[in-house]
Amino acid sequence: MQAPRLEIKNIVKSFGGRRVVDDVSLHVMPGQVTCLLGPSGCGKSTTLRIIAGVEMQDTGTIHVDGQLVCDTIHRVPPEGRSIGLMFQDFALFPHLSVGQNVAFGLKKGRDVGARVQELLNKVGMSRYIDDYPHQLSGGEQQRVALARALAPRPRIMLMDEPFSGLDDRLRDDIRDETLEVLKGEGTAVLLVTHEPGEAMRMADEIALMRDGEIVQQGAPYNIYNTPVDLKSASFFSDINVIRGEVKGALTETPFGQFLAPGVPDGTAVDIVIRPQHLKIDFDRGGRGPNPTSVDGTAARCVVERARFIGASSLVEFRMDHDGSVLKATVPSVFLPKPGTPLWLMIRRDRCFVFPVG
Ligand SMILES: Nc1ncnc2c1ncn2[C@@H]1O[C@H](COP(=O)(O)OP(=O)(O)OP(=O)(O)O)[C@@H](O)[C@H]1O
Repeated sequence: MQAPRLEIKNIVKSFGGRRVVDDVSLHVMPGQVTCLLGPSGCGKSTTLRIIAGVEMQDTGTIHVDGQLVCDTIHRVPPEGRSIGLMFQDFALFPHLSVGQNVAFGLKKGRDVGARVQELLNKVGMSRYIDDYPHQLSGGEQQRVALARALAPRPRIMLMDEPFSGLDDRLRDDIRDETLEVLKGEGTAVLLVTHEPGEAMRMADEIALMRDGEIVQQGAPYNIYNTPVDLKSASFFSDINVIRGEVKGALTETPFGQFLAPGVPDGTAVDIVIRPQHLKIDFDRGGRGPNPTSVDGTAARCVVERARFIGASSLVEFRMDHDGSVLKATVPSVFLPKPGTPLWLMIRRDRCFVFPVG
């Protein structure tokens, strides 16, 4: 079996007695993009700096293509690790032209010109080869920075929020282009971001980080659809939470019964559902739809507020049974008036049940 391009095992790093990176392990295969995703301050950048070799871990190992690069005794210096870096503020050299910037990390030789041309072609910047960074837009500078980072053919590319300086539309384009170039080069990419949307767009695999630990790791689809806990679910979208208590492995709620296998009697649980997965039905003279095994029992509510937000509308409902407010996103053609009575159902295949605490 092929060795991972990058493998870190049990990395620990403390600052002032606080574990900022707490037993982090992950691997990235060649041509794969892994996103280290988590809120600000959770330890993502420190992990990246340790891999790059500019910070030293307290314990743990780093291997590249099966070879030990760093443990607590051996330490290959940053420049010997075949790692490319791209950071948001990793500026181009202002006094060098585009071509000279891309050539900067290459050993002098006959093929330098060809490699610079090849990369500038790939990022669509070859006609700017003699321009200087100040003559380029932010997006163009980012493309050149990518070409420069890739020029020495690094085996691994570490990227720390590389697109956050760009405006929204441009960012989407540059992300997609960058991904194509990186895949084409077969580089293993570890990308740090605090934006779930960016991670889901870019990653083959997401490592979700919180308080220094990786709490869940997997393909974007799996992380989004099978979160390990309430915090992981809420990191990706707004959520609705319905509190219940377990009795006989079931939780009784106004939306019907929910399975809570293996959860002891008396345990409080949160039933979690994303706003796009609530099912809405019309009021039929004070009655709602009949219960089904997939949708459970409908609970009555009235529309509190409905807002048009483009491709969808965001509707807030006040529940009759306890006055709580639940949120649903619906196709934007559906914009009910405040005060309209409706019925809500919770799809069993779309909700998560987590013990509280
Ligand atoms: N050299 C240092 N000395 C002391 N504390 C540090 C040092 N570097 C990082 N920290 C602390 O470690 C924690 C994690 O920082 P880190 O930059 O790794 O987080 P992050 O997840 O990348 O956050 P952000 O996205 O905001 O950069 C923070 O609380 C930070 O203040």
